[in-house]
Amino acid sequence: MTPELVPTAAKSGAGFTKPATLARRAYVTFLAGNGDYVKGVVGLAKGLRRVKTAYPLVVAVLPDVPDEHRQILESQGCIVREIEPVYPPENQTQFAMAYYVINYSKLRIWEFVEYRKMIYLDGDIQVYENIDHLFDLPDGYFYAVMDCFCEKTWSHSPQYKVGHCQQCPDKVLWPTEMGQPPSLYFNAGMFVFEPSIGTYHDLLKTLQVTPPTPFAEQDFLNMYFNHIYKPIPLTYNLVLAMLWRHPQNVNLDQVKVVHYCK
Ligand SMILES: O=c1ccn([C@@H]2O[C@H](COP(=O)(O)OP(=O)(O)O)[C@@H](O)[C@H]2O)c(=O)[nH]1
Ligand SMILES: OC[C@H]1O[C@H](O[C@@H]2[C@@H](O)[C@H](O)[C@@H](O)[C@H](O)[C@@H]2O)[C@H](O)[C@@H](O)[C@H]1O
Repeated sequence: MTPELVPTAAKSGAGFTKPATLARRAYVTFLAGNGDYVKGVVGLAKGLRRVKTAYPLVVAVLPDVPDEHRQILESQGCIVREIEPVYPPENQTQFAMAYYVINYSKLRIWEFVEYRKMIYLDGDIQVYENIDHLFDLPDGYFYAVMDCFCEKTWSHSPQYKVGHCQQCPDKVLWPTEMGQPPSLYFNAGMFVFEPSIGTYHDLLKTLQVTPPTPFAEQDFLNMYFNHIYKPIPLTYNLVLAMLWRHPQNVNLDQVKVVHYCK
């Protein structure tokens, strides 16, 4: 089943996108620790500037990001916003990667209500073509690219065990004896969303009663936004593994965003 892809965004108003200053739009990324991820965020800032985006890049930093790194980001024109960590409820869950636990802190970006619409990008993402038009997508939905279940990081999942992947759903059909096939599932390294205090508080409240799962906040966001999730083409978040897992789905000439997942 090929999911309905979001039609090209119609320009707002009389066919013109509102001037950037009036549109309260921004890109946002997340940075934790004093390691090398800051280099990824600098690269992201440079890439957005190179493609002449009309909007700023906000960097949500945990308290452990050193001042020196914050100054580097500000020198790159980034808006640095300190956030407090968000932790899931105590649980014995084995995350697919132990450090995923800090990725729940991404949820703080729903509190950035000075912006009406934001595009979240992981720090290990590079933007090669302008994607500002994604801000014109219709409000009220959560837009992101579908993920792939074929990497070993998914070995805990029933999809991996039966060899079913949403990127090629007809290759290995979901076994009927396993009930309904899983909902479409997005990669949380890139998404278009609308900050909202109500949603922010409900996300945190819901998190405290939701047992953590291997893909941490990515699983949680998929569960929470399942009812308004709209897939967008993988040109907006090409997870590298797609090149060797599903090359038939990749048209490199059209790729605008590359996600250098480990
Ligand atoms: O120690 C860390 C781990 C993660 N991140 C941020 O969280 C994002 C998601 O983590 P990661 O890229 O490792 O996830 P992947 O997409 O590779 O699974 C990164 O891109 C960074 O923006 C960070 O700043 N410091
Ligand atoms: O905390 C969970 C993370 O889950 C996602 O990364 C995964 C996912 O892409 C898998 O499909 C890959 O197999 C895996 O390598 C990769 O790490 C997001 O990119 C990241 O931002 C973050 O949400």
